[in-house]
Amino acid sequence: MSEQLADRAAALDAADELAGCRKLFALDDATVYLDGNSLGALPAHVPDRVADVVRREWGELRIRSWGESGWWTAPERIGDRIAPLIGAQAGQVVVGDSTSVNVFKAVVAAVRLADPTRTEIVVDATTFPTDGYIAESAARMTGKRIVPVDPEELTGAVGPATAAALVNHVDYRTGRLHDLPSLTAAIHRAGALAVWDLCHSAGALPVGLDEHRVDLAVGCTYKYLNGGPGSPAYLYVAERHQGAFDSPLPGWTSHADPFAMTPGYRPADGAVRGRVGTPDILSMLALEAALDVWDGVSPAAVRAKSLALTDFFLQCVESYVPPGRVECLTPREHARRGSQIALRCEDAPRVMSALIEKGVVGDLRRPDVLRFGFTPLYVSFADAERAARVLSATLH
Ligand SMILES: Cc1ncc(COP(=O)(O)O)c(C=O)c1O
Ligand SMILES: Nc1c(O)cccc1C(=O)C[C@H](N)C(=O)O
Repeated sequence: MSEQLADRAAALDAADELAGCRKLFALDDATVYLDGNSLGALPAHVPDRVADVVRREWGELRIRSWGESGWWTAPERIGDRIAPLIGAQAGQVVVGDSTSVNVFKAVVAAVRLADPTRTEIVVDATTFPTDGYIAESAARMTGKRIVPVDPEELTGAVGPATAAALVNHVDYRTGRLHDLPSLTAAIHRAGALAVWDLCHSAGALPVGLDEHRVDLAVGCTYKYLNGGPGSPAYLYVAERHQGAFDSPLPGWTSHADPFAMTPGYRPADGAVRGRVGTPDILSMLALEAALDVWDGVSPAAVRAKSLALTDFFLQCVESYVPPGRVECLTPREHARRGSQIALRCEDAPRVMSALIEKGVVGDLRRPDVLRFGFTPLYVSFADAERAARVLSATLH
């Protein structure tokens, strides 16, 4: 059986139109890296670019680099590089701050854009914790009430009291994909604003923010966008909302004339309005370089490979692993699956440590979930087969 699946993996790799992307990353064949949904791998050309930023732009040009090296405009320039990956026209995405900070900006701004008589903020009950914590604080500050709702029940839960809904596009734990077009439409029918967290979908599948008329969105860049540890996040504000977007963090770099340094705040137009303070240039320019790996790659091709990889991994797990030893938490239907496979397993902490020891790097979400992230730009079908084979050996 394992020979047949290994042959099948070789055939799938030979036919893979994205196979050539792997060499763009600093990866070694000894390791199967299935943790790109936590920290994406390093694109091989990034260290030289970062060295140039440090030595020449900072070391030699110093303060001149804000203008001459394009530092000042980096947040919107890099936002425009991310925009096509999330289905947004240029001018609506700004890069900076952490995802958590952008969740705060987006939720408070959504409440301020909504009908003020509405009293509730609906929050994905299965959310990655930071979104829930921040939304709770945003609700207290704006005098609203949090209503936690499973995204699968959201359509019936939003109504005339809903000001805004904050939903994760893909569940960080189970890999369940939530139906962004239909949920956004339901939120709009209720007269509320839709705020999406794209951390686990951007770079793994098409998002279609403009097409589906999403109001606001946030996402990190260190997972499928490979920006590096702690690389800055992004904020999308649909063009139709930009004029009324009222940031709860109106720092000086979002001012219409920041160097006037006047006491009165006057917001800039466009995506700039989502900025707060001085951009974190070293991380930001590492991210900008990392985005080069997307040149000529379409999100549709990435999605097709992601589904093929996760299908194949599940097929290998089913063939190799003794029945009943793991339970797949990730939906089988393609329409409900992101780019990871989550397996529940009784002795998950021991199993994940043993897997990492044997060169198969996934991660553990306590108490009992083994997570395997499939980054289509650098994970191969041979990797998927090997991961399942090593998992099986670890479980026996
Ligand atoms: C859905 C989601 N939102 C937010 C975050 C993290 O936010 P931050 O970038 O502020 O650490 C993560 C992962 O860390 C996440 O998975
Ligand atoms: N952002 C992380 C970090 O700084 C350290 C360790 C892990 C992370 C993560 O991204 C966790 C991730 N959001 C998750 O889905 O679990």
